[in-house]
Amino acid sequence: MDILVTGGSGQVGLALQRLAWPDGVRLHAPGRAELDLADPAAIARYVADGGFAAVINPAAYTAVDKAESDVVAAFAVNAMAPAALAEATKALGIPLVHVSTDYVFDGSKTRPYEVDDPVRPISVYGASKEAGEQAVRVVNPRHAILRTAWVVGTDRANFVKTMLRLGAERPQLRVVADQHGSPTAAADLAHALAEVTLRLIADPAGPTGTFHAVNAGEATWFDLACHVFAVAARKGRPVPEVLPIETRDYPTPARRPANSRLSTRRLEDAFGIRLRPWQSAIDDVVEGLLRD
Ligand SMILES: NC(=O)C1=CN([C@@H]2O[C@H](COP(=O)(O)OP(=O)(O)OC[C@H]3O[C@@H](n4cnc5c(N)ncnc54)[C@H](OP(=O)(O)O)[C@@H]3O)[C@@H](O)[C@H]2O)C=CC1
Ligand SMILES: Cc1cn([C@H]2C[C@H](O)[C@@H](COP(=O)(O)OP(=O)(O)O[C@H]3O[C@@H](C)C(=O)[C@@H](O)[C@H]3O)O2)c(=O)[nH]c1=O
Ligand SMILES: [Mg+2]
Repeated sequence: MDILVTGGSGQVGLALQRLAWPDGVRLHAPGRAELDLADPAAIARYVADGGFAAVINPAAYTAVDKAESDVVAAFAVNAMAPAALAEATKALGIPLVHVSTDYVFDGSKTRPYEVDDPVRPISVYGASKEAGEQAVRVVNPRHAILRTAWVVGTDRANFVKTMLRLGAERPQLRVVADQHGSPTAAADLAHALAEVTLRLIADPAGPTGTFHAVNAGEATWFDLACHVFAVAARKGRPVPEVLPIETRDYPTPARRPANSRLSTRRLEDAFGIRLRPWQSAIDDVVEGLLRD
């Protein structure tokens, strides 16, 4: 059984390829040179000719600040590519498992967001991801959209790697303490994506729709940074002083939601999947990074 994974060089794409899949499952993870996701006709051909049982789409334009001034490119990968994948998978009657983001929400809610809460993106990245969700939802009924958040792992650029790098260079870091979210390890998300994909393939009458998939618990970026350095300190690494600051004291091109905590209730109810607390997941990520 062949499964197409887009974005195979990304955090989540790599984590998917490291999983132990059941015997008989073959992942295909074409790189940008083989499949350019900014080219919808290429996507249509690749899926039509591939003989896939399902498609998993973790590829995205993820540079949140850069997207503010690179709107067309962000929408090409985050909105048009999912639209093309939805059309191509629908034509074959196969499931599309798509990955989206907490940044579709505006952050004004004071409790964790449920799947059906209204979306209102406040950044270009968030808007482009929302458009991608809509295309998937309306085109291929055999879909699962997993919204995740604050994804970190041992690959690529991410907040944890940035903290460890800056922490080794500077005596003091200033980190925002008024944005609340759901830190998530790429490896844990990959497990959830794999389970959902196999279920959709095996059970055409099974659950479909939109779900939140994040590690349990909640944190601010400041909390996350403190946790990272607590692990680093246990491993005997030098750690900086970490100061909590407000968003207004860390200006960025893109606005970010003040609250984007995601409730995972629906994923648990539909698939029986619950990701472990983020602290344990981050311990594994930091220990992995400090081993390298
Ligand atoms: N990172 C995060 O904090 C969060 C991510 N998400 C979502 O999770 C998913 C996975 O994110 P993550 O793994 O971190 O992303 P990464 O930035 O690590 O990886 C993105 C992947 O998409 C590929 N890609 C981008 N543009 C193209 C293109 N034009 N053609 C082909 N491939 C392309 C990249 O390829 P290349 O190596 O060539 O650049 C890379 O493999 C995304 O849908 C993202 O929106 C949701 C919430 C949080
Ligand atoms: C480096 C740094 C960042 N920050 C702040 C800026 C920002 O508010 C927050 C996180 O910064 P980052 O740029 O790492 O994270 P950001 O790019 O906002 O991460 C987002 O990526 C996309 C793809 C998603 O879908 C989201 O779920 C989310 O993970 O930390 C500090 O306060 N101090 C610092 O030294
Ligand atoms: Mg970023």
